[in-house]
Amino acid sequence: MANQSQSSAEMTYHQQLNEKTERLQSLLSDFNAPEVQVFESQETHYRMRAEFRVWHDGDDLYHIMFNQQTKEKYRVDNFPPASKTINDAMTVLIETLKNNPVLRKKLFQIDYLSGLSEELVISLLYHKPLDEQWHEEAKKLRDTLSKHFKVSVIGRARKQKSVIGNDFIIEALPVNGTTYYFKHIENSFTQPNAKVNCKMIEWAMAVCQDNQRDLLELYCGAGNFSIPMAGQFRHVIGTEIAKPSVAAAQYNIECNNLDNVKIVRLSAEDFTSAMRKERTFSRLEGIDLESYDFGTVLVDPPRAGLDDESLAMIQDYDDIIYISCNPETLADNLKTLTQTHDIADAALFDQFPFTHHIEAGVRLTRR
Ligand SMILES: C[S@@+](CC[C@H](N)C(=O)[O-])C[C@H]1O[C@@H](n2cnc3c(N)ncnc32)[C@H](O)[C@@H]1O
Repeated sequence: MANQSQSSAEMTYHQQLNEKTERLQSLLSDFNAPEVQVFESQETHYRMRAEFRVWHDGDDLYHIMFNQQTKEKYRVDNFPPASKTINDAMTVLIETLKNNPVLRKKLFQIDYLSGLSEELVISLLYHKPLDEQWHEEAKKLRDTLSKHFKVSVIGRARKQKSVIGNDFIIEALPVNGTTYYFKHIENSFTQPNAKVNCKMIEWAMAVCQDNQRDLLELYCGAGNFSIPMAGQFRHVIGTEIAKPSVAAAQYNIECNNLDNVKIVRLSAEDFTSAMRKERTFSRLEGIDLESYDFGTVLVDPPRAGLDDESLAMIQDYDDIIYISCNPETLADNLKTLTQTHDIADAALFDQFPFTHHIEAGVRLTRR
């Protein structure tokens, strides 16, 4: 019986993955793309983050989620998509909170951030100000949880953020046999599916040959690609708009002992106008863009894809690696990029199993 239900779950996963692959292949077929390479996810424990609402039911207290179709709430005692660390913490946390009137009062949401490193940040969200008594109890909670996990606790309320420990985890990602360390900050963007993320970085490394030229990365976050890829290039410049991600990227550069990577806090649009010498930026002081010999550009934009100027700018480079979480905007951008470049490689990374969301990668080479 157990086997039967396991194999039908597997079929469902693979059926959906096949459907996604066909959808992506068909979108890319307009651009003469080669066969899409597919990188599967695990079927459980693949998500490094999870957020739950909290339900107060008399003396009882539990995590809840909402059915997306019916909008009805349902109780969640364990959550197989989330990492084992999160699942283990859910049980211990709820038992502790249930019996603590100070910590449970007006608690409405619990967010978990974990990593393959098994570090954990738990954020407790409240509809009340957090006072001294709350702090005392939250410290004791962290002490209790610390017997099981390397954990920090964050309290959030209107205009308040109280950190007991750190507001980040240090993630350890194995990529091509080397472990890279990343600061992942609570409430900042990080790839949700760590193991598929490693496959995605390995794919990007495999499709760009080692070379003595330089890499430009737009939308680089905390250096998820730049840092492991630095060994393949002479110099790397990454740009990113979010301040906490840029600060994390600086930490990650040091932590991984790299001396050929620079991350600059600029929007893709502003960096594009700096490259075109239309504007100068104090944040680029000390960086002589003319001294770089960018042969490859990697972009990983948000769902909206690339703006027209950045799109035109990246066409100046021989190799373009485009990572996308929205195949529709990818296809739209490819209408422009394929006027000058051909698609040499295409891939689907199943970051979001059991959903219709597709994460895609395309490498283009100049004709
Ligand atoms: C899909 S995430 C990718 C981040 C990174 N490549 C990674 O793998 O973790 C997109 C990133 O683009 C950043 N971003 C959004 N709009 C931007 C803009 N106009 N210019 C530069 N970065 C931007 C976001 O803060 C986010 O970190």
